[in-house]
Amino acid sequence: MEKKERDDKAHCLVLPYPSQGHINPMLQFSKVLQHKGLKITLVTTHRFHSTMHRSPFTSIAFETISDSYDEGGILQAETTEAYLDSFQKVGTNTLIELLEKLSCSGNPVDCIVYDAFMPWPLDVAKKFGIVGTVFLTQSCAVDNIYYHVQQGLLKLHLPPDFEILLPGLPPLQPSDVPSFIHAFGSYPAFFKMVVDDQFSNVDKADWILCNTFDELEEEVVDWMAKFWPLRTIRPTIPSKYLDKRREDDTEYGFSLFNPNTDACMKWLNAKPKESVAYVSEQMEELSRGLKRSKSYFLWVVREKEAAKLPKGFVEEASEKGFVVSWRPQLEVLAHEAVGCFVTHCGWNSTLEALSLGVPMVAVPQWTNQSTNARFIMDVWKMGLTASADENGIVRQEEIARCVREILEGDRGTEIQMNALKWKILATTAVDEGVMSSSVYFVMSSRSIHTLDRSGTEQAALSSSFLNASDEDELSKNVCIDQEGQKLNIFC
Ligand SMILES: O=c1ccn([C@@H]2O[C@H](COP(=O)(O)OP(=O)(O)O[C@H]3O[C@H](CO)[C@@H](O)[C@H](O)[C@H]3O)[C@@H](O)[C@H]2O)c(=O)[nH]1
Repeated sequence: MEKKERDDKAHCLVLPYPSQGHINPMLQFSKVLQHKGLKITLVTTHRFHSTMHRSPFTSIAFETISDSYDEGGILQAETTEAYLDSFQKVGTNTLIELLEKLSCSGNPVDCIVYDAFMPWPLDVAKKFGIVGTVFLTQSCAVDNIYYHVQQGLLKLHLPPDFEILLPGLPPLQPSDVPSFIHAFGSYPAFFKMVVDDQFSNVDKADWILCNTFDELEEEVVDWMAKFWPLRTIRPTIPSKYLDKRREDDTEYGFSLFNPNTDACMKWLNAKPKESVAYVSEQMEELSRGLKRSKSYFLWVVREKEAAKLPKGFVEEASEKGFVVSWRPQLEVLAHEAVGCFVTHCGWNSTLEALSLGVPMVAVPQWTNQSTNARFIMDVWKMGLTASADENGIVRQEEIARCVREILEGDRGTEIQMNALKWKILATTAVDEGVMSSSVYFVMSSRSIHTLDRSGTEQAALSSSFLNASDEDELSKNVCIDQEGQKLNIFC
């Protein structure tokens, strides 16, 4: 094939592991890189690409490689091990073919940003002499735990009351660490992926990016940055929900399921402020717990899980609850009627709730979720963990208690104040420049407006607040509520 001239923009391939929770942050990060002038191509598997719903607003270029299960993806594979092995072999070959094709068509690649769950693209990057950057999709705390296990510095099979002391982290119990560690042996393929493989060649990567922001995990980020070329990438949330600086950045843009119609937003619009629990997990006790809490609830239940709901539940609960199979989550979390988020504590959901200031009821299931839950409740103080009983089941009474406590109880007020703090910190983390030059004021506990010092943004709303504040207050990052009261968040 004849080689074409290349254009002058650096070209970066971004390779997420093919699942929604990995595509979302890496696609969002791709948009940031593109906005900064890089040429981006997002690469996913044939199967994943053919089943995704792509927003017409997504301007990122897509290419595909093969995991050899082009019809059914991981569900077609006999075992998770078989899938991961095949993805490594066939993925490597098809990635090489893709790099050659792009080079011949005048789009040579300068850098590969690859998901740490699949470490093999680094070998391909080295073979082609291009920059290899690993993207850690989970929290820095969780990465630190896995890294210590991989290095043999944290033992498996610890007694339940053992105190785990790791640099940069608060003391942890064995039940706080990811299930692949505390229930070692139950998920061998995933253990290999997140412990052995994820860190197998990390020392050879040119850069290590972590899907977190400094303020959220300061100590552990500082510690890991001492021996790794580590950078945090700030919250990967579309601009519409944080700094509102980019009008075209309103959604992630690539989703596995077809979003439900607007019936869900219509339902939310008719509910009072902060009265609804938004739920993204599914199980019988949860359904009874929600009913028992007597709160409004909006519940995402996947079609394949709907059969697990108690018979007649949807009809019986229809006065208080609304059940949908998929909905762009950010849109729901940003709605003023939503007062708390009952979540399985996936890292993206956790970051989204933190960034949008929505208190959480943590109901962790497996993998990294128990660690995220521990941080949500005890470190960021942004929610409550619904505790499991001696059989490991989170009972309906406990779920109802947590939902009520957050929506109506005294601790709910304290948690909401912390939620507000995290929303502001996430917004400021998106753009370093904002922090020193802006003042934030709060129209309600969920709606924060950013002004520059001249008050030009939101001018009509701003003048009274700016008048009420002296120059000293402006120079700190004060937060002022609707009555002009300082909330002392940054002072
Ligand atoms: O109805 C829905 C449900 C989810 N989402 C989005 O889908 C993503 C889900 O990601 P996450 O919260 O991380 O959950 P999982 O998809 O379950 O993520 C898996 O991958 C994550 C990253 O490795 C881990 O942190 C989780 O534990 C693991 O379950 C988020 O961006 C949500 O906004 C929607 O838009 N609509």
